[in-house]
Amino acid sequence: MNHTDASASHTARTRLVVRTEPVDELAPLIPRADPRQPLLWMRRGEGVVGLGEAIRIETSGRTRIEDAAAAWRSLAADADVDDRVGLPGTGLVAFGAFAFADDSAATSVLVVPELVLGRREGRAWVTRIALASGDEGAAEAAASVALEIPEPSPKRRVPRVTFTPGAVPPEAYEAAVAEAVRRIDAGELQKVVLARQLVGELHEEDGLRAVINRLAEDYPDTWVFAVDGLIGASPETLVRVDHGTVSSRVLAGTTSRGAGEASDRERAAALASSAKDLAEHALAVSSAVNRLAPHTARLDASPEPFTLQLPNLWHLATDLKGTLGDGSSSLDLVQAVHPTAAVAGTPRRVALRTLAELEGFDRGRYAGPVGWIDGDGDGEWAIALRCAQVDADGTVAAYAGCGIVHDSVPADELAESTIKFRPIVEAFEASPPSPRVE
Ligand SMILES: C=C(O[C@@H]1C=C(C(=O)O)C=C[C@H]1O)C(=O)O
Repeated sequence: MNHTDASASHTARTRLVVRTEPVDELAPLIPRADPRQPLLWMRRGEGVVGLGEAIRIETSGRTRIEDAAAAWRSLAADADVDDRVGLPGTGLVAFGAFAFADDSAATSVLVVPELVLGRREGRAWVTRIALASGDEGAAEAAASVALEIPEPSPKRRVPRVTFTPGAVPPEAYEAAVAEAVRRIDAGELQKVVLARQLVGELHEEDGLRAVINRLAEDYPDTWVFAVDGLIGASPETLVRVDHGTVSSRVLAGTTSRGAGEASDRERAAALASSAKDLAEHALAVSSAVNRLAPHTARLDASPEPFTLQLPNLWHLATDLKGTLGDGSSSLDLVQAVHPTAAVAGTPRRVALRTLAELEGFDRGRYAGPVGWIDGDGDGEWAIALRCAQVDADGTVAAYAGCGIVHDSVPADELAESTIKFRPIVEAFEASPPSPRVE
């Protein structure tokens, strides 16, 4: 594995050789992922899986995103790319996951795999990426990628993880929400997002693929991701850039699904007319719009928030769509928008201080940007929600949070966070009597 700090300059000799070719078919993608260190980005059966590691860029601290963006720009500028497919995700790509907070102990990473398997718009491809050393020729370097396209692996059971409250037990979470409401009522801030953590132990280190498969089966309309131990299924698109178009999906405002069809529809209608949720949502939309506006030539928001249905809940959603105005890469835009009011609060600085004081743990990469970037800077980034970080020692930490505004009720927010934990908690649970298999 090759490893670089963004601060350590790439020598002129760090040159990636990238070859993308079409192949007949790669479905299903997930069973071809690395079971121990899966690298994956998928939605509705399409996306990219990475195998091996050609190079990784690690950053930390306040400038973690801009340092990664700069390192990526120079690495991409020097790359020798032959892309015979030309779709989003072909050619040079890196998978990335960034810490939420400036002072997090978690590192932020961009990982360039040696082999990328992709599917999009009914087409499939393979990309081989090699780090050319010294004056080695491109052909020699490309030929040095020894990884073969893996066959889909046999089915496995989902490894069972039992979660328990981590640093913040439910009562402490409710107390933190009550304190946040007090500070909001005192005029210190308008909104703060407070999260909880659940922890567990994973004993089968090669079982993550089955967990990811379960997330993708149960939540097909979300971004299912696995990057450096961070796995999850996020419904929230932080930013996408594709040939000069920019898009984003802002979510804020949540209610559970109803038991029957009529009650489900009623819940969605109540959410769409709830003053509390609409106010919370408006703060998230205006923060995203204000942060993207300087980088876009045009930016339109869907006129009214719409209700987005997921298997476990309803969200209020607004889609933003526009055109890039200044040649920013997708990571430059991630830097501009992170952290949005959907996961931090308003005003941002006070909200960040408040959540750091009240939450009681380091968020790590939860609520941080997760996604991929290509050699032209295009890419797809989600907010890492409905997710867990699986560490090398088998520790699994899952996270879920809620936007707190002046009329938030602690018990309701606790219940909402429990619903938001469902995707990740259930993905680690075999469902008797016939355990889910990959
Ligand atoms: C913070 C989370 O979700 C965010 C908070 C929401 C809310 O408070 O209504 C809705 C969607 C997300 O933007 C989470 O899932 O952990």
